[in-house]
Amino acid sequence: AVSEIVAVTQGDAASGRHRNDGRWQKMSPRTEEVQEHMSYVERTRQHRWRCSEVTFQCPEGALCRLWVSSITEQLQALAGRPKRLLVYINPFGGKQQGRRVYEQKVSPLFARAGIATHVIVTEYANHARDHLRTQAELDDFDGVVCVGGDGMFSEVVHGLVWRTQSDAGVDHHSPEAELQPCRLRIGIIPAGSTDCICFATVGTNDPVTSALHIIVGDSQPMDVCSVHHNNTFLRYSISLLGYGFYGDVLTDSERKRWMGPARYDFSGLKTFLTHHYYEGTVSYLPARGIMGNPRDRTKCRAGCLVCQHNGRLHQEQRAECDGEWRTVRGKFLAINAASMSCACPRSPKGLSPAAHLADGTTDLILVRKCSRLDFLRHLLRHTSKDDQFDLAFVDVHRVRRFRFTPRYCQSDSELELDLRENGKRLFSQICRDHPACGCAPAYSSWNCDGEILTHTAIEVGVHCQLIRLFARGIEEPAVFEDFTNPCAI
Ligand SMILES: CCCCCCCCCCCCC/C=C/[C@@H](O)[C@H](COP(=O)(O)O)NC(=O)CCCCC
Ligand SMILES: Nc1ncnc2c1ncn2[C@@H]1O[C@H](COP(=O)(O)OP(=O)(O)O)[C@@H](O)[C@H]1O
Ligand SMILES: [Ca+2]
Repeated sequence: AVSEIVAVTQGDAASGRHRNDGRWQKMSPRTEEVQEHMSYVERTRQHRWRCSEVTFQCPEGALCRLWVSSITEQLQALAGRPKRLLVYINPFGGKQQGRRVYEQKVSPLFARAGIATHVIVTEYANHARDHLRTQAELDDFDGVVCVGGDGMFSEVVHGLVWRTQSDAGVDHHSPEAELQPCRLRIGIIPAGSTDCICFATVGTNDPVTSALHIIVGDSQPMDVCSVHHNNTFLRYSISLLGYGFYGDVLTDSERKRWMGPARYDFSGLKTFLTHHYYEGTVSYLPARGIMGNPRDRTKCRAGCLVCQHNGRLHQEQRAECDGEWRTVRGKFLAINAASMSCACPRSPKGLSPAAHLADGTTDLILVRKCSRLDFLRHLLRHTSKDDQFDLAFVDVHRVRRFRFTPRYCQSDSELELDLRENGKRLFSQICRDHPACGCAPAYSSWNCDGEILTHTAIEVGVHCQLIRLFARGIEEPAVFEDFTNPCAI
C-alpha cells in the first residue's frame, strides 16, 4: 500500500548493482537505464517493522522521473504524515543511549522520509516540559517526539496538555474541568527503563519500529488521568498510578539510578521482601453502560471497537450511565490504577491485560493484605497465562474516577469511629508520631508513570482521548504472514 512507502528516489545504474525481489544481483552497467529506489515498511517478528528497499529498473529517464514524482505526490497528499517534528532527547534515560539511538537509527530514517526536525537534547529534568509550556513555537510543527522512557513521555504530555489548556482558557486545577484535546501527536522513541507506553501502543520497544510509525503518520488516541489534591492539580498519568508496592519500588529505585533499568528488579525484590501494607479508604465511580470489563478476554488492539464505542459516548451520556460511588476501607499491599494494559518486557500482558488505551476508563486494582506467598503468586501471574485477578485478595474495577485517603489523613470523626471500632490506638499511628521506632511506615507514595507524587491523598479522573500518539495500537498478526521467508513482502 502507498501508505507504507517511506520514500522513493531516482538513482542510476552506474553502480552496476541492482536489487530485485529483495536480493542483490550483479549486472552489467547499462548507462541508458535508470533506477527507482523505494523504501517501504516491512513487518518482521513480534510487531517489529523494518525499512526495506527495493530497486526497480526503468528503461528511460523520463519514465522513471514520472514514477518518482507521481509516487512522491501521493505520499505528500497523505494527510496524516508529519513534515516537521520537534524532538526532545533525554540523554540520561535507561542505559543512557538516547542520543546514540536517535542519531544512528532514527535521524537517517526521518531524513529519508523528508521530515524536517528541530532537536533538543535536554539539559535538566523538566526541560522538555517547560520548553513546551512557554517557548516552543508549536504552530511550526506537526508533532512532538520524545526519546527516552515513560518519564520523558510524561514531561512532553505535561507540557503539551498545559499549553493546550492555557491557550483555551481552561482551568486545569478544577478536577471537574473538561480538558481540551491536544492538536499535536506525540511519538515515542523508546530509550528508557520500562518504556511501557511504547510497548503497549506498538507491541515492541524498538526505535526503528517507532520511527516508522511516526513516518507513516499513525494516530492512536489515548486517555489521560488527572491527579488532584484538594482542588489543586498535581500531575497527569498515562500508564500506572500505583500506591504501596509500586510506589515503594519506585522510591527505593530512584536512589539506585546508577544501576540503570536493573534498579527496578533490585528494588522490586527488596520491596517484595519488606511486605508492607498500608491502610486507607478507596472510593470509586464504576464505569457503567460501556463495552468491556477488566476480567474479559478481549485485548485492546489496532482499530479497537471498544475504544471506538466507548470513546463516542459524550460526557453527559457517561455521567448518566455511571453508577453510584462505592467505598472500600482496608489494608492494602498495592492500589494500582492502570489506564492501559501497562504491558512491558517484564510483563508482556501487563498489569491489566484487558485495559483499553482510549475508552475513557482506568482499571482500579486493589490487592489487600495477604501472605508473602500469596502476593508472590499474584506477581508471578503477571508473567504467565494465569489470571492475576482470580485470587481472593485481589479486586479489580473499571472506573471513571477514584479517590484515596490514607488512614491517618482521615477526618477526626472517621478516626474516632475507627478507634471506637478497634478499641485501641494502632501501631502505625504511633509510628507516624515516632518515626524512629523502626516498625512499618503508615504511608507509601504514589508512583505516577515512574515519578513520585508528593501527596498521598488524591482524587483521580479519566479524560477520554485527550492526547494522540504516532502509533496504531498493537496489530494482530495477519494469518497469512510468513516470516520464514525473508523476501516475502
Ligand atoms: C517475581 C516476579 C515479579 C514479576 C512482576 C512483574 C510485574 C511487572 C508489572 C510492570 C508494570 C509496569 C508499569 C510501568 C510503569 C512505568 O511507567 C514506570 C516508569 O517507566 P520508565 O520511565 O520507562 O522507567 N516504571 C516503573 O514504575 C517500574 C515498575 C517495575 C516494577 C518491578
Ligand atoms: N537532561 C536531563 N537530566 C536529568 N534528568 C532528566 C533530563 N531529561 C529528562 N530528565 C528526567 O529523567 C527522568 C527519567 O527519564 P526517563 O526518560 O523516563 O528514563 P528512565 O526510563 O530511565 O526513568 C524523568 O524524570 C525526566 O524528567
Ligand atoms: Ca483506558
